[in-house]
Amino acid sequence: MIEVENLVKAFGSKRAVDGITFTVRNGEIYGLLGPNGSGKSTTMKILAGILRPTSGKVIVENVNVAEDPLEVRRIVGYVPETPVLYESLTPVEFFNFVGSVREIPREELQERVETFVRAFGIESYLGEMIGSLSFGTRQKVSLISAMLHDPKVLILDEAMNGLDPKSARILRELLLQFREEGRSIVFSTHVLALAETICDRVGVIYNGEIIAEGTVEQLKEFAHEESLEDVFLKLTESQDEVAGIVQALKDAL
Ligand SMILES: Nc1ncnc2c1ncn2[C@@H]1O[C@H](COP(=O)(O)OP(=O)(O)OP(=O)(O)O)[C@@H](O)[C@H]1O
Repeated sequence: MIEVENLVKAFGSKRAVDGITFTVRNGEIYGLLGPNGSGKSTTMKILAGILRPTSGKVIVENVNVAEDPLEVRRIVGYVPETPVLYESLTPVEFFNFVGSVREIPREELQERVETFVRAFGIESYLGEMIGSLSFGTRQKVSLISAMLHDPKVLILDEAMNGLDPKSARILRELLLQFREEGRSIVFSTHVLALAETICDRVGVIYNGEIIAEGTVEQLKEFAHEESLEDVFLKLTESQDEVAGIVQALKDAL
């Protein structure tokens, strides 16, 4: 379970996250949706114990991230928006490195690596240097490395980025299984159709604040819109702007 209360993160005078409150229950996939620069990645880095909050409270599985970020990093599997990998290691070397840092018993590590490598179909890349891999394959390496220590909580920042349809389906099934097992998952995406199918609840973040929260159905009802995309555009005040831009394009082309 994740509890976020009045969380603020300031970079100088800029409040990237401006007092947000939400909870992610056990066995729940919570979608964090918002336009570029709205504060999603900043929030997720704080939940993962990577960035310190300026103020507010974040509790991950009963651990306060400000008090014990190292313990939070043990509990959480975090997939950053841009994979942070060692270019000159092979995936196998990288998984072994992650395994030793995370103190995963050797046999367990090997078993989990084999399972995920097979699931994402990257067997033939295991001996290549990470720096030479395609964007999607690097994303798979990043995903696998985040799941090796059997985390109770998953923080996935644009995790479907670069995945082909088969791998995206595999990841989706994995997440549904994790949910079934009672884990908490925070999931950011710009693909609203995906959020619509996978998230139990979503929070719409705009200028560092959560401006709406609920199930997709509740949000549609609240905004009197038919699709999550229309809800999103309405809430982020982009609907009229998009219509204007489309008209201008039509006139110009
Ligand atoms: N290290 C930093 N120093 C200064 N400003 C930052 C830093 N990290 C993020 N910001 C700013 O905080 C705001 C929120 O950024 P964040 O990366 O959280 O947005 P996001 O919702 O994840 O965006 P995107 O959808 O484009 O990934 C932006 O204005 C960004 O420029």
